[in-house]
Amino acid sequence: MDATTVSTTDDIWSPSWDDPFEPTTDRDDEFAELTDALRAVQEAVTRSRPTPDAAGRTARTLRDLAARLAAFEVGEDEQISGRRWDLAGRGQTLTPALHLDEVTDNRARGRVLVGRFHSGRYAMNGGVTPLIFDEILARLANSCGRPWARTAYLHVNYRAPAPLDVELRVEAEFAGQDGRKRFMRGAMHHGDVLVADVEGLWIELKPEQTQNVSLAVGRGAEENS
Ligand SMILES: CCCCCCCCCCCCCCCC(=O)SCCNC(=O)CCNC(=O)[C@H](O)C(C)(C)COP(=O)(O)OP(=O)(O)OC[C@H]1O[C@@H](n2cnc3c(N)ncnc32)[C@H](O)[C@@H]1OP(=O)(O)O
Repeated sequence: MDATTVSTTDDIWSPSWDDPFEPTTDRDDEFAELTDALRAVQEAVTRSRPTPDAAGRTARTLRDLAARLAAFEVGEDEQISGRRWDLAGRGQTLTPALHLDEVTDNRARGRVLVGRFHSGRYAMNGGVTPLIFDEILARLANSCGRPWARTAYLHVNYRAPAPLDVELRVEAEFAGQDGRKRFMRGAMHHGDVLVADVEGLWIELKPEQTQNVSLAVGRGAEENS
């Protein structure tokens, strides 16, 4: 397939910023497959010890794939990656794929499994824990038509090493609001073991803070005025 055979990506997947929070589903379309394949490559590269020849051939193949996708490049507001709210992982591969099982106005519950790509050493990398918390807390903070808000801080407590290749439970809670400040809480468990917990602050954006953020147009700025 080349660039001329596809009209626009929006015709196919219609990503929008309407509501960044809905339970994820096990969708199985081509973009979901593409993201899953990329995750598989990240994991395989991390786990491997290829010969120089195999590494070189693989690198050429990956560069060739990047060049082919460059034919479909669009601006950030048009891209699909990161905006597929229906998919675990939103169609991006920076943050581990978070499956959201239950979502209410002020609570969310999900599951995540982390492989060696996100490993520190035989346990989840300490920088990945905030990524997962930011993912679930930010989506809850910005759901249900609430005006857009950005993370001001995330205070993470690491209570126990987070094991790899097993399912971890993640919970988020909307703890309260004070003016533009939204207070969020979260926790991560492996079985009965508390792996980490977090307190986060989100600040509702003022209209002038949304000027270069086209996703906020029509929601935060208007409701906030
Ligand atoms: C565009 C929207 C994106 C939405 C996304 C979609 C959702 C789907 C998510 C998918 C998952 C990935 C989501 C990634 C989401 C990010 O990662 S956002 C990126 C990371 N965050 C940032 O880049 C924010 C950078 N910081 C800023 O832009 C500004 O500092 C802020 C946060 C907007 C606040 O600035 P400000 O509006 O000038 O705040 P200001 O008026 O000084 O303070 C307001 C109040 O907050 C308090 N405050 C402010 N900062 C702090 C702080 N750090 N500590 C304590 N108190 C503070 C002030 O003391 C003040 O309190 P009061 O006096 O009212 O009691």
